[in-house]
Amino acid sequence: MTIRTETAQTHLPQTLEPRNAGVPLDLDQVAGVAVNTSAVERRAGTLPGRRTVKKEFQAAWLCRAISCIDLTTLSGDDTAGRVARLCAKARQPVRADLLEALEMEGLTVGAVCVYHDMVAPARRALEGSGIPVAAVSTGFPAGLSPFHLRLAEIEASVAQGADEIDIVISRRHVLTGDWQALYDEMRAFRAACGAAHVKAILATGELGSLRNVARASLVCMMAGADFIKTSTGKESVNATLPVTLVMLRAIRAYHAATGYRVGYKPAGGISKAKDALVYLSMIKEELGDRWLRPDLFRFGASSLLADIERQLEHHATGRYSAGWRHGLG
Ligand SMILES: O=C[C@H](O)COP(=O)(O)O
Repeated sequence: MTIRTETAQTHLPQTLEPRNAGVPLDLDQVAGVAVNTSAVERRAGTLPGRRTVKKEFQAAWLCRAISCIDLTTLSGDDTAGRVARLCAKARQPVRADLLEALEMEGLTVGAVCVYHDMVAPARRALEGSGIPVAAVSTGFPAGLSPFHLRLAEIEASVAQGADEIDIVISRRHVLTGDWQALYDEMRAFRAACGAAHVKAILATGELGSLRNVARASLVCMMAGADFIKTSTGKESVNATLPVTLVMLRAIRAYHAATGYRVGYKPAGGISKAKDALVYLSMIKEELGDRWLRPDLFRFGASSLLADIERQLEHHATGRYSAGWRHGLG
């Protein structure tokens, strides 16, 4: 089966955009951020029913989604063995015969995402693959450990070979409107990361309002975050479409103002191929094709890959489920 689309090329270079150097904090600009919540929710509500992804291109889009997954395990019972198996899956995310049928050889995920203690086993298991290791550091998921320990954890993860660090912000800085404190914290994390790229996890489900999400996004980008990420996956509300719209528009505005492209990572609870396609459509519509690559877009997900693999099997064998015909075809 041949995938007829220019988006079929999915084995993309894993190098990230040049780092976001950040800009001075402008408190007036932060205070001026406004979000029309009902308009955002209305627009988000229309997204799942849109037809941006045509049926004949779905397999290529699903492979693109795979290339953008931060394949994640963040469990208390993680072991080196589990991480090694995850890394084997990262190297070859889809069965070889299926990839051959879809003409998608060479496909890998975007990165593997683990706790600090699992960085070294992940590094070993991914040797020679070019797949980056991302570490959740800074007292993930609450980010409430002593500040010097959070910085030390970043430095330790980088020393163990992490290419990317997913930091968690202090939600209290947002909830109390202390933008200077959030900026200073993010700048310190940025500096501790050294050459590693840094993703700022906002934990949007705990920020109280979409306006706070927009302001926190802006402040973290000003302080030099390379990516902004919705959630740890451990909050009671994780990635949502309204939050995504707000964060994508903040990225667009920051790019227009500074020329820096900041990446986006929705994370937590994204486990269906259909949902992944909605996110990709949104990125395409709000930011354009340049953001549809792993250097500027990632899914933080532990179980999405399994569903995408199932759907690719349907494509390869020509069997489509009713769910796929309905609404997406
Ligand atoms: O950053 C990634 C998330 O923790 C993964 O969440 P998930 O297990 O709901 O896919």
